[in-house]
Amino acid sequence: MRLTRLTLHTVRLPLVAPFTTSFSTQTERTAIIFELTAAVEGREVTGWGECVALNEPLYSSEYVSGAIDVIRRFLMPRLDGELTAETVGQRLAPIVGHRMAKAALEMAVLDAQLRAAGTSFAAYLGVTRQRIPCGVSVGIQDSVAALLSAVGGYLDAGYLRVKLKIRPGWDIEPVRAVRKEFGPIPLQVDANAAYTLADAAHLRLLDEFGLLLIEQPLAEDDLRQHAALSQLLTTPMCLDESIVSAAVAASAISMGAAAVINVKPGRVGGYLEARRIHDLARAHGVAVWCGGMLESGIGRAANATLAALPGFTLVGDVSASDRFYRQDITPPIEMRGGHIDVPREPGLCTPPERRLLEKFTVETIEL
Ligand SMILES: CC(=O)N[C@@H](Cc1ccc2ccccc2c1)C(=O)O
Ligand SMILES: [Mg+2]
Repeated sequence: MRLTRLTLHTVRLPLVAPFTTSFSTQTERTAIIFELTAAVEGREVTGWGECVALNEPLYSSEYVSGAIDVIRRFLMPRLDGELTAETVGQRLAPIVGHRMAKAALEMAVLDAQLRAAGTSFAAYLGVTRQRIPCGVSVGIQDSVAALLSAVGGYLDAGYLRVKLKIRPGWDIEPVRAVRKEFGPIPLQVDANAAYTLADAAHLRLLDEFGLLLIEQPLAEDDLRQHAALSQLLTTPMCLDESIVSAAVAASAISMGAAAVINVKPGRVGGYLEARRIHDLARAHGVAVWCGGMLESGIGRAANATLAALPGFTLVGDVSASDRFYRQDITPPIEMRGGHIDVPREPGLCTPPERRLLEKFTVETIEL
């Protein structure tokens, strides 16, 4: 196919409640929605993608306006002429980093390619599961009582696994309280890199709670320290921010820095790299699960399909749309019986509704 036009819609979606992690409190999600127009054998097709970079470089070094700049100046110019989704990564490889921007471009090309072929992402990946189990990520709350109320609400809604955000000063006590209140529910924690190896003795206190895993306790660029820490804990070590490619995943696995990997297509440069990480981990007997970046229904639908691959044996953070949004730009993705159906329509997602896309768009750029 040949790309003919790319429209970047910057959308701002209000969150149903403030979402506090060790790195920020967010009350809305700014994201870039990619609307790609391409020519396939003389026909015009549309592809949708979503860049998961935050408004500020707080989760990783990428951020919305930086992604728009690198796409305009350095990535789009490399996507001229005939190309396929499977060759986008190679075309963009000379540009260092900017994985979330690259991922969104590859995603839009893949969506256009699948729509043109009338193929679902599920068929393209060869997933056989019809639905995926849903976990929920629970932010840091103002009090333990508020946390217990939030967790109770999510359990009542049917979520099958609870993940608690932690940071120094909000870790042992909230986990103990959730264990005391809800018993042996599937439970894990995510520190978003808030600790150092000097906190090892403190983090060992988490071992008494029988957690499924501890996610990214240390800095994203330190595999060695995670390997050292994993020797000191019985709780399995899971990495998120650190795993930016299949190559880094291979290093993390071989160093014993990750017993489990949180796979996020945006963080690793796209859904095709995410599949490569899935395949690598599976070959090593390392479990993966699908993380979340508060995606709109575009990324959320694609993640639901990715999470149906056989190596995604742990419940992920693919929650229903209403976990974060009262209204989405696509029809809401709903959870029934703790599960989300794997989409079977052509493409990666249900396209956004034009009036909702316009309602939440704060900036439109034509490239
Ligand atoms: C579901 C979950 O916990 N996601 C990330 C953290 C994260 C990711 C992207 C975000 C975008 C806007 C506001 C907060 C965000 C938090 C994580 O697993 O570490
Ligand atoms: Mg995480």
